Amino acid sequence: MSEQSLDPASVAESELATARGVFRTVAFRDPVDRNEHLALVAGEPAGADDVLTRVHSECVTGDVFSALRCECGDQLSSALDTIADHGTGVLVYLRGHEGRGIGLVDKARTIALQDNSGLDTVDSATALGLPVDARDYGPAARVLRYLAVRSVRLLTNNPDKARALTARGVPVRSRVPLLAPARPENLGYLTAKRDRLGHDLPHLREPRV
Ligand SMILES: Nc1nc2c(ncn2[C@@H]2O[C@H](COP(=O)(O)OP(=O)(O)OP(=O)(O)O)[C@@H](O)[C@H]2O)c(=O)[nH]1
Ligand SMILES: [Zn+2]
Repeated sequence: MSEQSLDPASVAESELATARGVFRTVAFRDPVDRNEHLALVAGEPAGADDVLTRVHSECVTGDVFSALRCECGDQLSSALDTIADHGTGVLVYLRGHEGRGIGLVDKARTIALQDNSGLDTVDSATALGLPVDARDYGPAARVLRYLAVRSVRLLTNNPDKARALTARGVPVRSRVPLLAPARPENLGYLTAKRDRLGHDLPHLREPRV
């Protein structure tokens, strides 16, 4: 459980007009990891169950620069479309999650190793003595509690993420697939996530290894 609450002095709310409409934004400094994170809120999820929610791990290369080797940018955009279309929901953008928690520099090291040696996303981290997934979902749980969200429908293909959020005290009532198109550039990454990390990616045509 993550009983700690956000400190109201470390939270600032405003409105953000976007191409998808106006979201309420909640910027907050997390009391535990000390990173500054951002939640985008559509509609009024306070007191609601089954709130459509995306907990998105920062990927500067994919989210900002449209890298094709992972599907983060596509997922971010499709999650925002889905939430905006639905009218109520939350997207929590977690900084400090870059590279599944190892940071940008070490992520770049793992990618260089993947490109040079053929190791996949799991073995490249292990070969460098890095954790495969060091993410903590406490900040997401704290902001969802701050928003008085009672339970969520989580947009993710990663069953471990749903379990980790539940372990942090946010009931995940269901998992909603967030399938990005498979492309030649991201096929290796998607396949490794399916075969090594247990992601549910039924749209991949290639057989399991
Ligand atoms: N260490 C490492 N991190 C990567 C690599 N490619 C992408 N990432 C990071 O992976 C994180 C996203 O995690 P993923 O495993 O792709 O997906 P997920 O968030 O667990 O699952 P979804 O909710 O379905 O998106 C982002 O923070 C990316 O920066 C890589 O090759 N190595
Ligand atoms: Zn990415």
